[in-house]
Amino acid sequence: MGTGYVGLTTGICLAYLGHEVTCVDLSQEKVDLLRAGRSPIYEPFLDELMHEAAHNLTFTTDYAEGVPGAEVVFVAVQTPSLPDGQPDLRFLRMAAESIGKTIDGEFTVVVNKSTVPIGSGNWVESILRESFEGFHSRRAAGEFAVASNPEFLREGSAIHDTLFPDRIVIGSDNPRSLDVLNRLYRAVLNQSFTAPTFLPRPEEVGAVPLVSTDLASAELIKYAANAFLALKISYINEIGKLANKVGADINQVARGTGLDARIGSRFLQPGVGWGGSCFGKDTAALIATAAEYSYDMPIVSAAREVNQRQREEAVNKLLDELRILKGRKIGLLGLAFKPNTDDLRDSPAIDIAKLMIARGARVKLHDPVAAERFRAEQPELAASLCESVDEVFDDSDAVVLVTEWPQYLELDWGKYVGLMRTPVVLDGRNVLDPQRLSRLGYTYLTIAGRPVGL
Ligand SMILES: NC(=O)c1ccc[n+]([C@@H]2O[C@H](COP(=O)([O-])OP(=O)(O)OC[C@H]3O[C@@H](n4cnc5c(N)ncnc54)[C@H](O)[C@@H]3O)[C@@H](O)[C@H]2O)c1
Ligand SMILES: O=c1ccn([C@@H]2O[C@H](COP(=O)(O)OP(=O)(O)O[C@H]3O[C@H](CO)[C@@H](O)[C@H](O)[C@H]3O)[C@@H](O)[C@H]2O)c(=O)[nH]1
Repeated sequence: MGTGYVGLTTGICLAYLGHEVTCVDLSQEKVDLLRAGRSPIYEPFLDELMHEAAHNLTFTTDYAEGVPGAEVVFVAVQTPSLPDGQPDLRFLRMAAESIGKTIDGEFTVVVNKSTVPIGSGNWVESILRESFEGFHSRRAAGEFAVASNPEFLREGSAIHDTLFPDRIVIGSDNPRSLDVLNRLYRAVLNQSFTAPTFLPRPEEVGAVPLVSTDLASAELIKYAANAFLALKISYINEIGKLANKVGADINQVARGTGLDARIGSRFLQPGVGWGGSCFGKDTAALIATAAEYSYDMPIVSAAREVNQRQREEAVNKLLDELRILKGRKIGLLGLAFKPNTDDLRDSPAIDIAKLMIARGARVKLHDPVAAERFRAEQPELAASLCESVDEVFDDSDAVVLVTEWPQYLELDWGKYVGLMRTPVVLDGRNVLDPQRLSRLGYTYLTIAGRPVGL
């Protein structure tokens, strides 16, 4: 239920592994696209895998086509933040009600794949029961059980992460549902499937650990993991600020720190900070859940504050360099919250563009993939979109690299320096070569830590 980043990826991967899958979404537009063999989202390899698994896939808006007879029903609907930080569970409630009405006969495991607050499994179970009993006019007697199977995929590498996960977590208080899900995931757990030709199995992937637990623990694992990743990034960004002050090179500091196996080198890339549909929403939800128990989480709160400061820092860096932003033309390279996705949810680029505009600057925006979606989702900024990278640089006072798309890293930077009014580049992801850009005549600025010697 739900054919977004998670539901569609899960459905397509399970179909590829040989299961018969019906993907249900309320959006007729999405279902029409999918029936025509086109993915509504940009995600590497999704189209290819969808075509390979087409014989096992059906797309519909009708729960009655997807639920009756299904052994497993996954719920992968969105759970966006409400203003108080709690996740909006409207979509989950709606899905549970529809499932309750359409479940019939055989034992069905209803699995929460959406990221949902602790206790949601029990809540969903009660909605299913009410809905089933109201619709069928009889008591539910073992027709279904609820499980939690949190998702850890990253956008941009969603298929890879689903077929070759670090672990699978299954939470359930019902042994039968654990058995069903164990069978469903057997090929992934044993890595006994033939990997797609376009996405070979990485050498280091062995058997995948299964964490089998109770419902509440599985739900908390998802939030604990996301909050930890978010705070790891905020931590390196905080260290980056200090590196800036003391004249240290944050890239070397991150490398030298991360090579300690207890720390790990991933998620220590400094820059404008994290965005996307998960870290902001899930850290807010964790804090909101804790508050329900009169408990505060200062570490998680601080990670959020530091992250917001990074976005403001992008503007402050340019203000320091250009002195005045009013009337300046500032180009932004990248709108998606990270490369290899068209997802714009909580993208740092949008905040940074708005902060620049609030200071009187004119922004020029570009993204190789997310521009169309941006036009639809941010109509008030659509006029600032540029067709080409040339336009972003042309007559600009500064250009900010916000999303490290490979296309931007491979630009012929020498070609653009002469196009700019003042050749200032702010490397928002610490991924450009400062020496090379300086040699080409740019004034090179970084968000976190000024490379030593510049
Ligand atoms: N995006 C990620 O990288 C990611 C990774 C792990 C977990 N999650 C979690 O997974 C959940 C889904 O995230 P997403 O990014 O895939 O969301 P999304 O917004 O991309 O997709 C949700 C889909 O559900 C559909 N939908 C809404 N209500 C429905 C209903 N009642 N019945 C059927 N379809 C319905 C929507 O039309 C939409 O297509 C969220 O809880 C999110 O936190 C997301
Ligand atoms: O060292 C790093 C790593 C990431 N980021 C930023 O952090 C954000 C999130 O990146 P990433 O985690 O790769 O993407 P998501 O698709 O948001 O995936 C996260 O959120 C998902 C939704 O819950 C989880 O399933 C994943 O495990 C978790 O990594 C992006 O803006 C990145 O630019 C950094 O700034 N520095």
